[in-house]
Amino acid sequence: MGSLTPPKLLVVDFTNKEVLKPGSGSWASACKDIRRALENRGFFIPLYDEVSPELDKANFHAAAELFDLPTEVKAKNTYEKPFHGYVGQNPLIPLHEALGIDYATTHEGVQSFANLMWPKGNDSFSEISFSFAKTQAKLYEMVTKMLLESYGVAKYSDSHVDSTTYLLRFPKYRAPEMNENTKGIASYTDITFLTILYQNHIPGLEIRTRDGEWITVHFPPKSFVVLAGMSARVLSPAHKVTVDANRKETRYTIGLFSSLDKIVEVPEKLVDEQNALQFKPFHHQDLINFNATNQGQRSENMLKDFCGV
Ligand SMILES: O=C(O)CCC(=O)C(=O)O
Ligand SMILES: [Fe+2]
Repeated sequence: MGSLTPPKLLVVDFTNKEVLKPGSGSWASACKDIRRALENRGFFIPLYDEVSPELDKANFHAAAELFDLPTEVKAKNTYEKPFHGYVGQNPLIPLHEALGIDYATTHEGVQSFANLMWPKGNDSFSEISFSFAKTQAKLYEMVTKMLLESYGVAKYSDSHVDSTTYLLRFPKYRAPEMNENTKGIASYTDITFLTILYQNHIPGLEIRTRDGEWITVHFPPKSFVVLAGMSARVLSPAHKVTVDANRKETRYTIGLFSSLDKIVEVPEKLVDEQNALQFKPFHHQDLINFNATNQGQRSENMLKDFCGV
């Protein structure tokens, strides 16, 4: 198994204010870099300094507090949408649990989650989660705009962002006991448009490259990973989590998963002789439901199986 460390990974420096100025040379070259990385590797590492050491600490403290709740309380975290709520207690992957807050960039979304988990709500948890979801969403919106710009379809950015809703998900992987299997989660692809992940200091994320090699992504603690979902022509990479048998601490990840609350269709401009139309228009929610069916779970190419032309 290979392993890539930051200098070889594609890093896009959002701390450089020039990169954030649409129309500047740095912006244009960052747009191209993002597109190339997402098409070829399916992910990149944004340098994004919006998370203070206090917020970083508070985030993982909040995550730990959440998972310390009794299982029957965590099990109340359910949504009609599949895989949005609590998962855990699965004997095939006993290290793993996850909870999710849908509509996490709204006060109502976060409050109703906190009220479900704690009898009197939990103001500090709500504040931290809301603020972190907003931080991740800001990054998501920037990257989406840049990606659409690089495909020459920037005019769809605003409507795309306006119809995006966000699930803030907290995956957790406890340290394995002696001789216990180190599998965190099995390989799969995300059915978001893009996913933004933030991890604590315990690594474990592995991503499959185009040529089938699995690489462990050692992204620096306190940095993000942007992972391609089902967006335009990019590679939506299979990924999984394997924890290191020798590490004795828990891995926490905080992920922002986007859904589009509308019919998704490929802009005409992206269809030409070299790039034939591959997907019929679909509603994102129907794709999320399909993913949870047996056929969806077995699928090697979800979008093709669901709405391929
Ligand atoms: O924990 C991780 O690094 C990966 C989590 C993930 O990919 C997911 O929950 O979809
Ligand atoms: Fe994922």
